[in-house]
Amino acid sequence: MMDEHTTTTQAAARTAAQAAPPVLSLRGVTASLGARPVLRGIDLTVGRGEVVALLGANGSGKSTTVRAAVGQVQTSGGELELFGTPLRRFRDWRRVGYVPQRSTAAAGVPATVREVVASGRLARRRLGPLGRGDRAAVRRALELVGLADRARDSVNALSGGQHQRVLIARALAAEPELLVMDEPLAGVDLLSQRVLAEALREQSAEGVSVLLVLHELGPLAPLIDRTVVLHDGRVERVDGTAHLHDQACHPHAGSSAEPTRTGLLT
Ligand SMILES: Nc1ncnc2c1ncn2[C@@H]1O[C@H](COP(=O)(O)OP(=O)(O)OP(=O)(O)O)[C@@H](O)[C@H]1O
Repeated sequence: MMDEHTTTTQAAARTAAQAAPPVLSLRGVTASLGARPVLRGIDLTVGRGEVVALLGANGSGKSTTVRAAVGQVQTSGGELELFGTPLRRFRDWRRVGYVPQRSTAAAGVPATVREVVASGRLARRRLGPLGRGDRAAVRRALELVGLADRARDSVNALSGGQHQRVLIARALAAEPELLVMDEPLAGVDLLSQRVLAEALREQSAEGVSVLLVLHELGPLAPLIDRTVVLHDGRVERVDGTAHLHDQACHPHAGSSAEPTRTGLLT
């Protein structure tokens, strides 16, 4: 029979272990789309406050990985946890902000920039008038992406880059702890890229964790803690910050260098 001391020690150890589980953890995750196995055993961890970039050739499984992470693609094997909770039991979706691959969901709708961004608050609340906290979060999200002065404009009047900024602001308005973005810089003008890099830097400084699908690191390079390169549904290599300095703009340039190969990425 356990004495009181043992029980207390075990409880303390359990509490410590639970204190900071990774924000996102995939272990041996597999998934198929139709009959095609697309994820063939993905290991990936995003720690609290970390910024992780997913890289890899077209079709390597980057989008499918992040869609699995946000519960939009059903996995067929492995373990996937959000904030230490298995995906099948995870309900706290307001903690996760997801910006899908270039989407025009809001275009063509007679909505203003502010209305689209405010819809991001629906992750936290029921439909209805915005409260003071909601309004402040929407204002802050618009400021973060540099669109505060366009709040009343129709989203249809925006450029592609500005449109993407609106979609990112919509995710930020929910004040997520984990931000997942699929190719946020694709087709985005240079000014918007810089604004987004700055917005991400601020989010990261506040402790928000970020998982990004990218084709190249570009202006986001200084923010990234780790890159994970996928190949054919598996993790091919992982690089930490030191290695990144050598190849800030050429994520694939160092493939002949000594790679960090790992099964479980922690
Ligand atoms: N709905 C689908 N049904 C069947 N196969 C699919 C489906 N969606 C994607 N695939 C295939 O799954 C593989 C992985 O796709 P995924 O979009 O995850 O790759 P990716 O690395 O994000 O590529 P890209 O950089 O082109 O976006 C690709 O070969 C793709 O053709």
